[in-house]
Amino acid sequence: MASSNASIPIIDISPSNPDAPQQLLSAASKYGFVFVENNAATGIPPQDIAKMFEISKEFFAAPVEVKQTAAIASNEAGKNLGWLSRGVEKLDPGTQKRADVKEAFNLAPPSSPTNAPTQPLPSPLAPHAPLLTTFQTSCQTLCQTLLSHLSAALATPPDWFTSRHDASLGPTGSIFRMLYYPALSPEETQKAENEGEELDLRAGAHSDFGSLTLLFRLPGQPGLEIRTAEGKWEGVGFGDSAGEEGGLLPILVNIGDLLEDWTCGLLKSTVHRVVFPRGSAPADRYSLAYFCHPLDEAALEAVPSEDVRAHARERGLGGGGGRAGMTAREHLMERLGATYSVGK
Ligand SMILES: O=C(O)CCC(=O)C(=O)O
Ligand SMILES: [Fe+2]
Repeated sequence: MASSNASIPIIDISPSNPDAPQQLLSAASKYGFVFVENNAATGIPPQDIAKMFEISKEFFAAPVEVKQTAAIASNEAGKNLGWLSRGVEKLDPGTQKRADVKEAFNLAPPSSPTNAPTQPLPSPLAPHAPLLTTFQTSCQTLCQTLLSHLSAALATPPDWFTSRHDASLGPTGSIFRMLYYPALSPEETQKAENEGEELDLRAGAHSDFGSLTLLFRLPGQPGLEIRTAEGKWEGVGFGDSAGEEGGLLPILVNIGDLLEDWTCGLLKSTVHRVVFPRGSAPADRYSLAYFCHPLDEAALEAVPSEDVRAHARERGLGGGGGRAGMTAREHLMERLGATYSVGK
């Protein structure tokens, strides 16, 4: 098993690696982040990932008026779906003075693996509806595979996690996001400096709200950092060296707050952020994120696992998880409310 610069392990989830569940659990408990080797077992063809990045670039390059037709604040798109212009989101509302320097497009899960997206798409995305559906469906399937592995490693009933993430049973908070972090122009940088602002953050420090996140990045577009157990910021590695070209990066998977809660902190929802790379020429950055959430009505309760119980005992917890008594949807609404400056 190899590892990245920040020591995040890379795991092969293909059937030829029977240790995958244990390796996944160990990385999720230690780092909260793990790379998954991008082979056929992920079910996400490399050409689909490449095409998704092309589509994303094309969309974000479109004129504002076009993107505005699907803006998050517009009534047609609904509150958390559609285009988010720069300046709307602050992932670290407690400490960030300036909003994240990014744009995003939020896409709701399709109602079935063969159906078109359930929200209106702006003109650059509309022709790609079939791929958008396929891509989201394969992301959800990969998340279910990873959740089965975690169940196996934690010795819970085998479908404990997957049944709570089965989108055919009801609405979930899952969301797919295309992210664009524009390079700042020299004028913008100068203006910020004149005003005494620190220009280091593209996305504020945060942990993810859901169960699991799949993150697709492009080589040579560094900036994603995790806060280590020692409180240091470290690059995730793989694709972090500017100038690195070609090749397919492993898929980065991270644990979100709900899995941390469900496991009484055994799995870690690690704080991370995106910074402007230091010492390199200004450049745009793109990423694709699939945030896997449970069914809205799933209760936040402790996972029935001896490992989780032992961990809770060690930490003097009652075994209910920090948000016991809440549903997944109540938790999500609380977090979204703190993050967005729209719709309030
Ligand atoms: O763009 C990235 O690399 C990370 C984005 C992220 O952490 C998020 O949107 O939650
Ligand atoms: Fe994140």
